[in-house]
Amino acid sequence: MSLVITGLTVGYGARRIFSGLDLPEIRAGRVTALVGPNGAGKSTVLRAIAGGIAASGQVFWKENDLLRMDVRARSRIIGFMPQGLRDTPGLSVLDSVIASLRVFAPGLPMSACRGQALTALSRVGMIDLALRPLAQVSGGQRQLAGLAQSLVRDPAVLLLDEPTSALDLRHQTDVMGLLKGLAAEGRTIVTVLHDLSLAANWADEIIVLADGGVYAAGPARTVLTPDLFRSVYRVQACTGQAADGGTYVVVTGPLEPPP
Ligand SMILES: Nc1ncnc2c1ncn2[C@@H]1O[C@H](COP(=O)(O)OP(=O)(O)OP(=O)(O)O)[C@@H](O)[C@H]1O
Repeated sequence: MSLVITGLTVGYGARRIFSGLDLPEIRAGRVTALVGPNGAGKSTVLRAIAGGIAASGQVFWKENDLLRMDVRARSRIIGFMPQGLRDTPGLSVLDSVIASLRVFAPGLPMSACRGQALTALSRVGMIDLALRPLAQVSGGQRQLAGLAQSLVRDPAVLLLDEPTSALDLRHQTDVMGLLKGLAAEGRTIVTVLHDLSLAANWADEIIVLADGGVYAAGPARTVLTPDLFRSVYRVQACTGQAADGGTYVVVTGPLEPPP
């Protein structure tokens, strides 16, 4: 099973961001990291797949073209965590997760909704804060609540836009471990990441978007090269191996301007 994206054309109004983008096959059971510089179009790709923005081309999942499904049908397959959480004034953390379940499953009994929402909150380690108003949790806790909202329908495909950007080291590790576990259960996980060390240690596959296309794709050891750091990120950087086998990325400075 895989997500096969070809000829994706998407933009905002008259502004094209991608014209006929082909991505490498995104396989179920793996964590795929979507990386690239600011403005490369990572969020736009996720929005296009999730149905938050009009797009043409093909996004095949099990012989169905997601782009030809309405958002409700897509939501049965896809969980999407955008960057930043919509404001839901007055709602508790738990209510906000229930709301994101009920919007696509209005007939589901409240007791079942509560049960599923509590399960999602416990998966992200937020059960203790379930009854706290969402407006009164920290930035990182809000991000975990957003993750629970995207998990609550138990989607086969999970699209996450920088799910760890507000998290401390332990919570980053817990979330990446959770994504690994969800992938091991057969789900397809696509996550935008800026932290290339996290991508190197947790993603099975990295896709680098730059200049309107795919610059490189594959496992970290083949993708995260000094050439990539120079050409795509405009920095001097390299990777190294920690004693425990982990990979780290060190940036030593901006790319020297040409003489
Ligand atoms: N709502 C919008 N209206 C118009 N242009 C937009 C809109 N959202 C994004 N863009 C533009 O689309 C391009 C791709 O943006 P996108 O947010 O997909 O990039 P990104 O790779 O996710 O960036 P970042 O790493 O900064 O989050 C950028 O040039 C951006 O300015």
